[in-house]
Amino acid sequence: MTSNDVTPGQSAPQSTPQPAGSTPLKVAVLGAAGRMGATVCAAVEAAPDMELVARIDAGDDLAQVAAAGAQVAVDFTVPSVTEDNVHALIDLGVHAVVGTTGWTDESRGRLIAHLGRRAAEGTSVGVLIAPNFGLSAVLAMTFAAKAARYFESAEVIELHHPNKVDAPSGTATHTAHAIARSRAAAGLGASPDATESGWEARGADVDGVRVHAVRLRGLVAHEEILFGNEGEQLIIRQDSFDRVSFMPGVLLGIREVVSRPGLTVGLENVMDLS
Ligand SMILES: NC(=O)c1ccc[n+]([C@@H]2O[C@H](COP(=O)([O-])OP(=O)(O)OC[C@H]3O[C@@H](n4cnc5c(N)ncnc54)[C@H](O)[C@@H]3O)[C@@H](O)[C@H]2O)c1
Ligand SMILES: O=C(O)C1=N[C@H](C(=O)O)CCC1
Repeated sequence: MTSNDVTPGQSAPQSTPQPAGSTPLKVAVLGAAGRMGATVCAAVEAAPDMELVARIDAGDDLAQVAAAGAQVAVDFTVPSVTEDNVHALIDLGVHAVVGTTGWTDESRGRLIAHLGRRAAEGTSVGVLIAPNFGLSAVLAMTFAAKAARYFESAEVIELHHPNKVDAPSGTATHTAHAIARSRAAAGLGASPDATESGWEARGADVDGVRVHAVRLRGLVAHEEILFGNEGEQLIIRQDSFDRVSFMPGVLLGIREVVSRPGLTVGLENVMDLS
């Protein structure tokens, strides 16, 4: 799932000015009344190479997406509905960029099967699911995956606004899985831990990595990845102070998904960081 689509030397996802005479990409937003959805609507409206054609929220008919001529739909809804939304978008022949969390191995498996069935029938669309579109978060996860094999201990702390409905965050789960894969590939066992009681204070076990979730008024989205060895420590930290920080990644995903049939998981693949 790698690509070379990011220009060498380009340091961050860039907005693409619309070449004279080209047709803007038609975009629908699902969850348009939400915190992220509203921010995405504004970003799409401001992008010279895109046109916002539909704002969809709870209770709206998804057929409006196709009726409006959308080529790409962006889903920032809630974990309980995102899978059904994406299956419906595939059936409509609309590419999907998905920021909503809650995806599991099982739901991704069902999605891959659904994409395969529709592709066999001649409807080939792309789906990009990214637990975090923030450049700082994508880089933090990438650095953490690289660092993981060099440290005996690894734990993750994610910190979010208190209106968030799921825990641990999709970003922390994605990070923990990447750390676990690196540790396993390096032949590392479990992080040392002599805990005998009070396990509820030790966070969630995600693939053998302890993940701690903080919910605090004033926060937006933040993550710390802690690594330890005898006599040394590495902490990788990223902070999204404002939801606008996710927009360059979302716009990049919209531009890229149309030429990536099938499922891509993680913006790191689109940014050639994997
Ligand atoms: N990937 C990322 O970079 C990133 C960044 C921020 C948030 N998120 C995730 O995005 C999701 C949304 O976050 P938020 O803070 O915007 O939440 P929110 O609660 O502010 O917005 C969700 C919106 O979805 C709407 N909705 C519910 N069911 C729907 C349906 N069936 N069809 C259409 N709309 C529906 C709700 O009415 C609401 O307006 C969460 O899962 C969050 O974790 C991801
Ligand atoms: O605000 C949220 O909710 C966020 N959710 C994502 C996650 O669960 O990782 C990304 C950051 C913001």
